[in-house]
Amino acid sequence: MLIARRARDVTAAEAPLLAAGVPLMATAVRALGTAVAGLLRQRCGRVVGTSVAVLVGSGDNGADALLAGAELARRGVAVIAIRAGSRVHDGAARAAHRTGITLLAPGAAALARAARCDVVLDGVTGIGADGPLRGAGLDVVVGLLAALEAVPRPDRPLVVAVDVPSGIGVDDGTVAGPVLGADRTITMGTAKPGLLLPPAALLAGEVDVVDLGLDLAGAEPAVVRLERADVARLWPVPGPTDHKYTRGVLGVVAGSTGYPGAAVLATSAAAPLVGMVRFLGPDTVVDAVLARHPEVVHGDGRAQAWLVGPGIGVDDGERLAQVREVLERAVAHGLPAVVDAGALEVLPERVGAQVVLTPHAGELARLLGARGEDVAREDVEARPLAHLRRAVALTGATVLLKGAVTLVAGPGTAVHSQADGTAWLATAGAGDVLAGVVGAALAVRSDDVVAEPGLAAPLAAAAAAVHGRAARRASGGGPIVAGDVARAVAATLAEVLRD
Ligand SMILES: NC(=O)C1=CN([C@@H]2O[C@H](COP(=O)(O)OP(=O)(O)OC[C@H]3O[C@@H](n4cnc5c(N)ncnc54)[C@H](OP(=O)(O)O)[C@@H]3O)[C@@H](O)[C@H]2O)[C@@H](O)CC1
Ligand SMILES: Nc1ncnc2c1ncn2[C@@H]1O[C@H](COP(=O)(O)OP(=O)(O)O)[C@@H](O)[C@H]1O
Ligand SMILES: [K+]
Repeated sequence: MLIARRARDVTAAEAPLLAAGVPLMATAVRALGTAVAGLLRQRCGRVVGTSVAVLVGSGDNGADALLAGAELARRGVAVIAIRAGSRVHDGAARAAHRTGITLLAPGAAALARAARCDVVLDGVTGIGADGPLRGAGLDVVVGLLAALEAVPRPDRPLVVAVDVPSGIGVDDGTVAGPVLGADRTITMGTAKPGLLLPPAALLAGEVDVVDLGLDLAGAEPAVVRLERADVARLWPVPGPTDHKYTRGVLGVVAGSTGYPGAAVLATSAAAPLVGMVRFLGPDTVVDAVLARHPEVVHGDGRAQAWLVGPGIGVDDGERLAQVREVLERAVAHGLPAVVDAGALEVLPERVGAQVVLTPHAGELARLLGARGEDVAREDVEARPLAHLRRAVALTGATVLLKGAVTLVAGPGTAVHSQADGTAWLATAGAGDVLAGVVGAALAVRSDDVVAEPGLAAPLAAAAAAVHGRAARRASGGGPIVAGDVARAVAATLAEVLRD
């Protein structure tokens, strides 16, 4: 599991080691040098004779970057260093000088040179920053972003962020000013919340954590991300005494004459993962579902979890009446349920954490609006975690907020952040597939969720992980339709569960 801790917790964990004389910065610098050398080898086929530009801020983040630059210079890399703060760490400046690196003033000429290097190392600010970039750091980042515009995309340098992309909200993932987006972030000691929370997470690229030996056991995880083994631990495997009812039945109310496909997609994704899917819908939708999945059972009855809403519009009164009835029944029995799309309109005033809402940013804004909050989609996109938390507080539900990075939290649970998919997943119907997978995850662990409703959040995050991985598998780097993702779900789960 990737665990992000807040800046103050990292600083507190560093303190005793620094007091004991443990050379944390040397470890950070070695890891940075190795990572950049690896990237240079990947990009250029060699390290000697390549070029790196280092952006050097006032604090230890700038020192990390400059010392890594000095190490790379000793390995035959042509390194330029550009001042991006009011001062430069003494020891790092001396080490750089000894390797022949001179610190350049942040003028247009230096930034144009940086924009033509093989790698740019962003050491403007790290966890000691307060607020968005200002002063020399801001000028350098704005100037470099402009200089990069003049370079054809394939020739632009790879950007490596030291600890965090400078200027992001380290603890809250906000982006309140210019930030140089990174291809990779080499982060020290532990991940930071801003590396996992959108929108900042979208500027961090791949995240590598450098082990500094920090004791973080007492630091509350701010955000967590499930990895393959975590998903495998959460997902049950049927045993020899299981039958379809013990594995779990998912009841689905989805699709309408306008959107029959959503029902097909949601049931396609769920059917292989559960003991049985039972389906409620108008005849034409039932026909479409059964044509693709004869194993789906038509009609009402007992289920271990319910999925309501995919393909049902916010003004489809007739379908919403059925959704309301099923949802009220599920809530009254304390059963897990997934509430998606139009069904969010008929969510009871208060529900428990076993009910998982799956809005995208627009739907979350609408949900909050219906509860008296004046929120636009853009507000949710700018501060997704704050709005997700608000929705949890107002409804009592577990909320899964869909996006390039998907966030999940319930009342009192850890915040989960999953980014397992690909941008090719931004395609109509992908959300219906996700709803099917979340419903299945709740159905197969229904008893556990009823006993411990807080489990709905990690299960929904695990479902998002399976969905994202299925998209990647189906895509292989190219275009996909949502049906491809649904068809890849079963094989993806098999791969996740394989040791
Ligand atoms: N401690 C350790 O052993 C280890 C620490 N490590 C590393 O240290 C980093 C933390 O270092 P840090 O504490 O020196 O803070 P840091 O992020 O470099 O910036 C602070 C300076 O930046 C400035 N500044 C502030 N806000 C700004 C803004 N908005 N916009 C622009 N500038 C701004 C301000 O200076 P001034 O304004 O005076 O110019 C301030 O002094 C950490 O991220 C990791 O990389 C690793 O090597 C592991 C071992
Ligand atoms: N850029 C992206 N990168 C990765 N995943 C994405 C991206 N955009 C959307 N997704 C995922 O695709 C799905 C889209 O769901 P949704 O917005 O409900 O679409 P639809 O209503 O068409 O099914 C969600 O699971 C979301 O996380
Ligand atoms: K940085």
